Amino acid sequence: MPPSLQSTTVAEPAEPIVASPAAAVAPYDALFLYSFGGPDKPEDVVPFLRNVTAGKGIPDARLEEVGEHYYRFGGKSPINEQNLALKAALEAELARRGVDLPVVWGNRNWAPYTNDAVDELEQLGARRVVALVTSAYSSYSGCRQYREDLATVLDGRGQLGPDGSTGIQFDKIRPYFNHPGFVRANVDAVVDGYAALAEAGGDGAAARLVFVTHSIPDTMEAASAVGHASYSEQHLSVARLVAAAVGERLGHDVEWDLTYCSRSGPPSQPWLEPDVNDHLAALAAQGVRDVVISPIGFVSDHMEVAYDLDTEALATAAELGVTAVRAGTVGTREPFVRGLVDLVLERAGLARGDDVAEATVGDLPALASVTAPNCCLRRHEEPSGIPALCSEDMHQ
Ligand SMILES: CC1=C(CCC(=O)O)c2cc3nc(cc4[nH]c(cc5[nH]c(cc1n2)c(C)c5CCC(=O)O)c(CCC(=O)O)c4C)C(CCC(=O)O)=C3C
Ligand SMILES: [Fe+2]
Repeated sequence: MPPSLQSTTVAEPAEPIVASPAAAVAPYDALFLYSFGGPDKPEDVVPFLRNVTAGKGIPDARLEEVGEHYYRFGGKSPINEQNLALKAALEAELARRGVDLPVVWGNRNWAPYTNDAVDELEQLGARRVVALVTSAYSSYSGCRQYREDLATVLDGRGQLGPDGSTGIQFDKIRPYFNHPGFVRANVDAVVDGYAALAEAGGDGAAARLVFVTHSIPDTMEAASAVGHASYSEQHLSVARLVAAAVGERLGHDVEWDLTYCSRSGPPSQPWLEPDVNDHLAALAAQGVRDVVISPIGFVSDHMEVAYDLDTEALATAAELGVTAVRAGTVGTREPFVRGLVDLVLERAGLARGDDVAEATVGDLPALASVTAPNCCLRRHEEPSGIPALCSEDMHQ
C-alpha cells in the first residue's frame, strides 16, 4: 500500500455552543452506553464465551484458546473497567456542558446485560433513549448485532410490538469512525506511539505505521457494504487520514498498512487479511526494522488488544528483531469523549428534525443513524429473521 499523500489536517473538534442545555438533548431522557462485555473473574470465562458464540460455529479448539487468553489475565477482561471509565468521562463532559442526561451502561454478552440496562432505564422513567455503541465502524458485529440484541431483549420483556414499536424508544448514534473527535484522538495516540518508539530506541522516521482492526469473515465484509462503504473501506479511510495527520505532526512521510487480528472461524472460511503477525513477518523480510502498531479498529485496550496485540503481535515483532510499540486506543482521550457528546447532541437535533450539520473528516459521508432495512446482515442477502431496532423498516 502506498504512503498516503493526502494533506488534510485533522483539526481540533469544534466546541458546539449549547444555548439551552435541556433543549440540546431533547427528546432524550437518557444515554445508553452499549458494549460487548467481558468476564470479571475466572468462573465467568466459559459462560461468557458461551454467550458470545451461541450458534456461531466457532471451533471448540478456538474457544479453548481464547479462554486461555483470558485466564492468562486472571480470568478478567479489562473491558468492563474501561467502559466504566468511559461512562464517567461522558458524565463529566455532559456536566461540563451543563447537559442533564443520565448515562446507563449495558452489554450484549456479560453483566450488566442489555436487560439490566433496560430495567435501569425504566427505573429512571426514560421514554426515549439515545444509544451509543462502543464500536466505531459498521458491520454485523459492530452495528446490527447490537440492534438485534436490543430488539430481542425488548421482545423477551413483551415490549416489542408487531409494528416494531417499543416500550422505550431507542435511537442510535451513527457509526462514528469518520467523526473528527475519533480521528483526532487516534492521531494523538499514534503521535504518542512514535514518542514511545523513540524512547525504545527505534527510528521513527523509518518506522512503518501498522493499523490493526478485528478481522471479520469475507461474507460479513460483503454484507457491510449495503448502501455505504464497507467495513474495510471505512478503516482505510480513517487510516489514510490518521497517517497523513501524523506525518504532518512529525514532519516526515509515514508509510502505513491496514492489517487484521483475532480471526476465529474455521480455516476453510476466508476472513479479512493480512493477519498482523503475518504482515510483521513480511515487513521484516522487506527490511523494515521499526513499527508503530495502531489499533484503530478498537475503542479501548480490551482483551483483543491486550492479548492479540500486546502479547502476541509484540512477541512476533521481538522474534523478528523488529522494534515495535503499540499505540493507544482512543479510550477516554478528550477529543474522543467530546466528539461522542457532540454526536449525542447531533442525534438529538436529527430526532427533533433540526437542520443538523453532521461533522465528518475524510472522503466518506456520515453514515445513517437509521439504517436501511438490510444493512449489515451477518451474510449478504440472508435476512436473519431477527428484528433489528434503529432501522427504516422498524417503527423508529
Ligand atoms: C468487528 C468486531 C469487533 C470490533 C468492534 C468492537 O470493538 O466492538 C469485535 C470486538 C470484540 N470482540 C470481543 C470478544 C470476542 N469476539 C469473538 C468473536 C468474533 N468477533 C467478531 C467481530 C468483532 N468483535 C466476529 C466476526 C467473531 C466471530 C463470531 C461471530 O461471528 O460473532 C469472540 C469468540 C471467540 C473468538 O472467536 O475469538 C470473543 C471472545 C470483545 C471483548 C474483548 C474483551 O473481553 O475484552 C470485543 C470488544
Ligand atoms: Fe469479537
